[in-house]
Amino acid sequence: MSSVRRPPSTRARAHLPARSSLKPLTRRGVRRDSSSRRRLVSARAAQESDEEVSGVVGGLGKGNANVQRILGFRQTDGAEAEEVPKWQVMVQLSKPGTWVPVVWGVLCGAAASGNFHWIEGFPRDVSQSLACIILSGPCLTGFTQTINDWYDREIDAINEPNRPIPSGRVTGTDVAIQAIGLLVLGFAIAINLDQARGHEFPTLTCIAIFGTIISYMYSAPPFKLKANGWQGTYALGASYIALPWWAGQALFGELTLEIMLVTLMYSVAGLGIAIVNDFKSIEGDRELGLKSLPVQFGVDTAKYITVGTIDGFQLLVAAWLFGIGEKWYGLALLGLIVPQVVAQIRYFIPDPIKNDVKYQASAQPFLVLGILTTAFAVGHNPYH
Ligand SMILES: C/C(=C\COP(=O)(O)OP(=O)(O)O)CCC[C@H](C)CCC[C@H](C)CCCC(C)C
Repeated sequence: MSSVRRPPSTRARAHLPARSSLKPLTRRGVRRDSSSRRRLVSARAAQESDEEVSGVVGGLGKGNANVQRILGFRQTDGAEAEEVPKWQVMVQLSKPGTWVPVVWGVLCGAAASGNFHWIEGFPRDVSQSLACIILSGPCLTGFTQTINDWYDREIDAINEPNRPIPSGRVTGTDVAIQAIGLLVLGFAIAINLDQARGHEFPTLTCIAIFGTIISYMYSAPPFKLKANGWQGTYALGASYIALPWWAGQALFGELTLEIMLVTLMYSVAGLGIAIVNDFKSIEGDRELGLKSLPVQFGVDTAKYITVGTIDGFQLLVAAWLFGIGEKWYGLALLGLIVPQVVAQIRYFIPDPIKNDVKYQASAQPFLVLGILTTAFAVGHNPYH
């Protein structure tokens, strides 16, 4: 089975798209990301990553490989670049694979509103939630990914020349048309949804504006949040967990400050998940002066900080559920934390460098279900 570069598909199973993991390694096992996420991955880690994915990707047929490319989980090989139609390259640029967690977030928010009705609200509620999904996924996440690749184009030209922009298949004009088009469509949907729901205050439009500003600040100078490990990771976690939830909840119900804080708390658990991906690249991060948590504290301390963040903030949310009287949902959330702790004990704590992907694959589905459980609890609670 041929060894392949570690494509982003290693994280395809993950709820939160790890930002640096979306960049594949170069042949030499060197992954140099723009700004902060430049990292040299040790030869051993690179080889292990290759082995991890060779089983997943190596057996895929051409059709599946194409789907992976269009979803943004796999980069185009030099030879096939000529053959890929332009529309596919443009879709690839917007990385549809990264829309999934955002869609999930919107659904959680709709559930949390307690005001989404499949039957009585049909077809209005379903079509409005679909519109909100299009706003959050293809439009705003597509916009985010498109501009992110634009601002990464110089470093990508060195390390991943086959990406749509550095390969020359997508021009600056194409990027501008796609980014502006997605933004305009997104805002049109947000404004229409606010009007359709009779919102006195245009909550959805404000969330869309806020999301757009964060998207820009994440990728573009002078802010370039991604250049700062902590800020970038939290911005990513919060944007993928909290913002879509806010959108779904604001669409159908009321978004209170308390709910905003709870979802931001969940985002800290999301930050912990993102840190898991930093263990494999300690040597490179250290060499390039990047202060990831494992670099700052060493593997042993960092792994306990990571699990403490992931478990601690979920436990806080469970405690809050008990506090608002949703004890069954609180118990369900506790039940979903248990397999995550088991995966930490079995895989992550013994060897966070070797077992990061295995840990994410075993634990993340439970974290994601926990978010939905919390959403149902909020929807069920008469005071929220
Ligand atoms: C561009 C993002 C990740 C890519 O990061 P990285 O450059 O490290 O990886 P690549 O190598 O693959 O390029 C995601 C950035 C997310 C951003 C902080 C904000 C997202 C905004 C929301 C999607 C907007 C949702 C609004 C909605 C709910 C109304």
